[in-house]
Amino acid sequence: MSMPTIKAVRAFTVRGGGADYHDQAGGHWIDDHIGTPMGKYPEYRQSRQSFGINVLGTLVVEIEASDGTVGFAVTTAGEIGAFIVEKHLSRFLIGRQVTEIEKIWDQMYFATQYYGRKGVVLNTISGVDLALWDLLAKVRKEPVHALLGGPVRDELQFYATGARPDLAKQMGFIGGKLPLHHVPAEGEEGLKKNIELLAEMRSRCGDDFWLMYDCWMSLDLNYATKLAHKAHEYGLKWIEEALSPDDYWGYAELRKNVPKGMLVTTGEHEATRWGFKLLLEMGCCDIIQPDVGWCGGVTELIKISALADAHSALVVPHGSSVYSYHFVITRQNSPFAEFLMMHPVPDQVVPMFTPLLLDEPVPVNGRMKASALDKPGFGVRLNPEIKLHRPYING
Ligand SMILES: C[C@H](O)[C@H](O)CC(=O)C(=O)O
Ligand SMILES: [Mg+2]
Repeated sequence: MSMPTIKAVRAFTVRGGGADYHDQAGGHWIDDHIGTPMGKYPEYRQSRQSFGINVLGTLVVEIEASDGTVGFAVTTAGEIGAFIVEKHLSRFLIGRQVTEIEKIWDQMYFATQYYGRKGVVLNTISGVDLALWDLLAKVRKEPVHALLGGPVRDELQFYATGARPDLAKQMGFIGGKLPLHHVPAEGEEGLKKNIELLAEMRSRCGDDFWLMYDCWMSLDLNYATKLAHKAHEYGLKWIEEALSPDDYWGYAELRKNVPKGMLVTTGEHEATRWGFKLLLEMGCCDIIQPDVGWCGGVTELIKISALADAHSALVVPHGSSVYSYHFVITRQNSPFAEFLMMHPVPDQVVPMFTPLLLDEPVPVNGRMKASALDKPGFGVRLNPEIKLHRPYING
């Protein structure tokens, strides 16, 4: 069967929400004194935007095939990503068959290895890879999950990440992940406040609701160990991304230090099979949380997930909306998914990449039927009302 070839590759940037979900207007819960590695500097404590959490913005990658089919994907990489796609990666795409995903991934990774390996380059490669899967699935008139082996369950179950687990419980989610607000530099007083908030949410949510703390790389081993033991009293299910993503040794220690039954999770800022191999082989965590828009795309997530399965670790991808839903529904070792609450309060469910995408499915009563993912490709469209900017042109 002859397959269409790739005729054009276009990279756009967008500001204000979308895949760069930290790029929100003021007053949003996601930028309200959340603990970060920059929290040691008081002037960067109140707002993550103050140190530049939203400088990248969203990258949109569009790939057009010779039969006119267009695949696209969005990720966090902005103008730097657009440069990499247009000036470097497009050469590995133009003229290729739409089925050549594995070879294209290999060439993109090894051609950028001298300046890439992780971070924004891998975000960019992920964006191209996801656009290729969207394109191939559309050419085949199938959802991406069908290309990945098909659903292993009838529906997805979600926990919610946001400032109000109590409201998430009312909305039908199975758990709520709170952002940790105070860092070690805020001393005993900060630690007390961190525990008080958890205690308050536990009393509002009751004993059976999962509560987790997302520490966004802000702690040291000693503080994380102390927090875990104090939080155990309030039934903390897991402690997430407590340490720097480079501190594999610290994670391995933390996993030994936490109270029995508490899970250690990490990996949203990790990339590729080689990064996750370190986390898994060093026994750093119980659950890995690759972001499919950052870790290398679906092509790499397949490998990461197989590696995790062999280490008896669960894979619960970070955020990433439809790009993760199509994967999670096909994997036994991904029993539930994350839903990032993008409403500013957040007292209602809004699509995670709003306002950039149309037809983006959302959980209803904390669940999503597999049939909500049955449209060709990833099943989403770009909102034509959102202005795209193309800063570079390949060739
Ligand atoms: C809430 C966290 O600080 C971050 O914004 C999102 C995240 O790490 C997660 O969803 O996990
Ligand atoms: Mg996280």
